[in-house]
Amino acid sequence: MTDTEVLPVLSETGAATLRADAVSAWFGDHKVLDRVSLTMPARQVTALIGPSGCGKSTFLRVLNRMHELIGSASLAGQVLLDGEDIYDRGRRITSARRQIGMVFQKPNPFPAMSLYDNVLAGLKLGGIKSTRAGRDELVEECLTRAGLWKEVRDRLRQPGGALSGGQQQRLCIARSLAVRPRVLLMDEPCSALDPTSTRRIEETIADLSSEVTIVIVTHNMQQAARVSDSCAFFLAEQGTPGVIVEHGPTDAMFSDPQDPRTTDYVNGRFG
Ligand SMILES: Nc1ncnc2c1ncn2[C@@H]1O[C@H](COP(=O)(O)OP(=O)(O)OP(=O)(O)O)[C@@H](O)[C@H]1O
Repeated sequence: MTDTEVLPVLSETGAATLRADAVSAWFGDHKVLDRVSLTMPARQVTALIGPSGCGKSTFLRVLNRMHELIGSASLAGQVLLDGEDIYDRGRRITSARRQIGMVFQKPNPFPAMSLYDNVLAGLKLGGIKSTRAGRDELVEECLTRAGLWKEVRDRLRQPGGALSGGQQQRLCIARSLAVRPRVLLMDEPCSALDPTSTRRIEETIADLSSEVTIVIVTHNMQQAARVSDSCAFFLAEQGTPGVIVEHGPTDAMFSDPQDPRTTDYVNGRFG
């Protein structure tokens, strides 16, 4: 980067409530979600749980307009960010993706790019000029919030690919934070990591949750219980599209589920 660069204009910041209202999704004529409604409150962690293939990742992609990148994909329903429809015709797709960030299952930093530039990689959306000092500050802030600063502060010019898997995932979280998202979507962010790195990411999630709304897909019930405030249990039975069977506070979902299918799933009896 040169000395004066462009940082994005940030008109709206701060954690926002995300609400899905009667969301259905298709790939071609295969319907994979049927009228799914869910409120994901600001400054809370919502976990999406359920067996493989029930539509959790598809639902996550609908929440930040990534679903429409797939050629055969279509959808119905609304997604509201603090009450505003992210699919409204007047809204830019880049605005939704900036405000609603995504961290993927497999850490995907730019391997040859420095750690410093990796953090700033999402900032090319245009906006206000920044100085070198402003960028330094942002890099430090985002790496600190992602729980990685102390480990990498002396080697910011090393390539992203030189980090361990868990560090790479925290670098990806730092990169997501740099554009100041209001919601962070995480699709099984620990499934490629060892238990120690997993714990570290879980601590990061706990630290971030006071500032940004988090929605996490996880297959790990202990993890859902540890990190989330509320849970939604998805299920697609016998070739039917995925629905939410039950949702509510995580404690209640695990200790006193209302639906016998939830009881079976959270106790590991299927899926
Ligand atoms: N790009 C795609 N094209 C066609 N069908 C797809 C595509 N992605 C997902 N599907 C189908 O949509 C359904 C839901 O898949 P999805 O990945 O959302 O489920 P999931 O609950 O996240 O599964 P997992 O836990 O295994 O990741 C499945 O039947 C899947 O085969």
